Amino acid sequence: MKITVVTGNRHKADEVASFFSGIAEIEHLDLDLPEIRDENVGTVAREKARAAWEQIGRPLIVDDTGFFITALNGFPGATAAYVMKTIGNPGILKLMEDQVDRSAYFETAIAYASEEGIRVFTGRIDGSILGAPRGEGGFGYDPIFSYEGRSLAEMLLAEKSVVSHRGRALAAFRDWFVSGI
Ligand SMILES: O=P(O)(O)OP(=O)(O)OP(=O)(O)OC[C@H]1O[C@@H](n2cnc3c(O)ncnc32)[C@H](O)[C@@H]1O
Repeated sequence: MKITVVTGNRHKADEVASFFSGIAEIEHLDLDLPEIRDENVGTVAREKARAAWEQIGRPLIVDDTGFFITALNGFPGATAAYVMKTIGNPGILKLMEDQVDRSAYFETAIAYASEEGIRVFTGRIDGSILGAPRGEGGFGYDPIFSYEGRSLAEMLLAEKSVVSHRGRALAAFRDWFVSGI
């Protein structure tokens, strides 16, 4: 069984591939997909999956991830990719300089499209924003997000996958997927 991961983000594809080793063959494909604007990662992922299915018509998954900071009223939320490209982690740390409430969370929706339609699985991780980046691993906001005393960038990929938003969404998908094989 082969599943195509449709994403422009190589790190996401790597995390999915490592999660499925031994269960399914994962292929990475970067398609130019229209991304709708919506606060709900599940809605965005479902629409991306529908568009990707129309283009390639074989089993695929897409991932949409949001990053929500409580003190900033949920910013950057669904605009996490744009904010990473523009102000990045230094900009977020600056916005958070005097904030006492450091809580934040990631939420990922994994949408799986096949002949039978589209299924969406979500996962979330709650943690806090550090004062300065830590760690060399991971990607995106990982160096500034702390979970139980370590930044996500200080974890090995396998460790991150056990606790992360993406790992939890993928675990829910995997449980459903293997029950149908
Ligand atoms: O092609 P797609 O799959 O859409 O790739 P993308 O990188 O644009 O993905 P998103 O729209 O889901 O954007 C979420 C942003 O949040 C960041 N991000 C996503 N997953 C993350 C993770 O596990 N750890 C840290 N940052 C993450 C990363 O910078 C992304 O650009």
